[in-house]
Amino acid sequence: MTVEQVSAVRSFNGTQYVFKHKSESLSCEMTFGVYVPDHTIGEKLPGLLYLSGLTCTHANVMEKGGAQIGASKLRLIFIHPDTSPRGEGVPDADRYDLGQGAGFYIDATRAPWSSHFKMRSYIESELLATVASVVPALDSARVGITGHSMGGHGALTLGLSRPDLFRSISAFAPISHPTECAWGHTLFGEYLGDEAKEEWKKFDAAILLSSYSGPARSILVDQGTEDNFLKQNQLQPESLKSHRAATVELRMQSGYDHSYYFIATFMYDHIEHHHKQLIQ
Ligand SMILES: N[C@@H](CCC(=O)N[C@@H](CSC=O)C(=O)NCC(=O)O)C(=O)O
Repeated sequence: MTVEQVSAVRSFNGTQYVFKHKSESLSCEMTFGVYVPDHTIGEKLPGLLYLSGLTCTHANVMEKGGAQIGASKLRLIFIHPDTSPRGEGVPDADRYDLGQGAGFYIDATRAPWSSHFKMRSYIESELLATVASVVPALDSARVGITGHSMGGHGALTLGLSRPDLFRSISAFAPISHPTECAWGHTLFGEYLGDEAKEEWKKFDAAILLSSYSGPARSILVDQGTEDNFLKQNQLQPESLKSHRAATVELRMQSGYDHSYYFIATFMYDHIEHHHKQLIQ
């Protein structure tokens, strides 16, 4: 596995790295960022994987999310990959919510997307091992997952379906019930097919919650009340109901929109939420 360091910058008594590598799952070069608090040789730290939303690269949260200060204070490695395969030969569309920048954290089964769009496999099988190869301080047995919007959908669905990989879950303004919103219809229709509606349900957080029977999970969700996508019915956070072992704390944050100003405001709370569960 060859992983190339693109940059390393000091930040809050730690280092903000960017790396790139050739992804086998996605058949293209991928970039990811990792913030690593200072630590002693041999020390192991928990990790928090942040999945970004539509149009984002690894850089949006790195530059605007304000995660470094909290990750440094609570000594947690913050991992933030790109949102889709990219580059020449990777299919794309003339709209921001499909194709490059819109991987939706699922594995596409339909052409032309199925040649590269395997973001679920990338996150589940490739990313954490790749990060651990260059950041040996990462304790892969203690990793939480969070994300924003499309990435909030990714965090909830991956966290609920792979409790063996992710020990804590949270989300910022997630797409909570994609089988019932316009973004979900477009993306599932293109990547999985309109005829595969049973398959869609495996990637819908509201549906996964209603049948969750894994280890106990206490999930934090923040949602701004002035979020345009909330008003367009794309997010539907009220569909996230606590069920058996999974409890959801939904905090409606008055006056906040969908932007990184909202995310940065509540980033520390989310890092603290994961830290509490990952140090147990
Ligand atoms: N450009 C689009 C809006 C795209 C957008 O708002 N993307 C959000 C995530 S939305 C759900 O996944 C985002 O995080 N943008 C990056 C940022 O830095 O703000 C439009 O024209 O509406």
